[in-house]
Amino acid sequence: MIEIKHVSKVYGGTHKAVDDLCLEIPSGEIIGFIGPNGAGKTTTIKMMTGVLQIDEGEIYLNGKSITSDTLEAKKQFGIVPDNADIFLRLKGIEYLNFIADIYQIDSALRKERIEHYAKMLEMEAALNDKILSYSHGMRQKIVIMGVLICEPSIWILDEPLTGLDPQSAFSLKELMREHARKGNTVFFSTHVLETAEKLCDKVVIINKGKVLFYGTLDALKAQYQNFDSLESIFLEVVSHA
Ligand SMILES: Nc1ncnc2c1ncn2[C@@H]1O[C@H](COP(=O)(O)OP(=O)(O)OP(=O)(O)O)[C@@H](O)[C@H]1O
Repeated sequence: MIEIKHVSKVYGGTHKAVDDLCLEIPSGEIIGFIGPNGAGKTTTIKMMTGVLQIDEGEIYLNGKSITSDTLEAKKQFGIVPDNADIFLRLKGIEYLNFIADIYQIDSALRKERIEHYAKMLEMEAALNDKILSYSHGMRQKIVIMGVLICEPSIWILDEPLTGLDPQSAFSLKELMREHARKGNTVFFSTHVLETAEKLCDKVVIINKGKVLFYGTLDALKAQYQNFDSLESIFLEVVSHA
């Protein structure tokens, strides 16, 4: 479960990127975080994960405060950031072992999980190459594997499907569904409304740092019955920010 309580973030002293945001993301559901460019999605995710300091408010991950109980809070989640260009000088397998060491995953279990997810995401042949040599999609997949092998209860994913080939995108969506089915939390940002419609239990629509809608897509469609597509509903909702 993720609780975001009256959270704000100001850049440069004047630009309020996130404005008194309140959200309760339950366990057992996939929540899509949708909004136009510059809406405040990445800023919110960076505050949830302790990358950016929160100016006002508080965020709890499975009840642990990211501000005052940071280490315990960080043990609750895995993050796939919007930019997967990390640890470029490591080989894929070195990166995965590094992450597994941090999360204290024993060697037999990590071997089993690495083999399983490498096969699923078609990364077996690339594990002994440096991340520097990977394509954008492969970098994305090695970061996703780093999250999967540690099995944190909360997954936070910033546009995880961007750049993935259809087979890998399909596999990741199945993994997200399975993770939520087991009672875990999946929170991911996307620009692709069709993905949100097929995958999410609920969506959060954000613009100018404020939540404009939070609920099921059925509830959203019921509220905007006169609009004939999800795209037109989305444009109508964000126009009122
Ligand atoms: N480091 C920064 N310094 C100053 N302003 C920033 C910084 N990072 C983001 N912003 C501004 O804060 C606002 C929210 O940006 P953010 O990256 O959170 O949006 P986003 O919803 O993730 O957008 P996108 O969909 O384009 O990735 C934007 O107006 C952006 O220009």
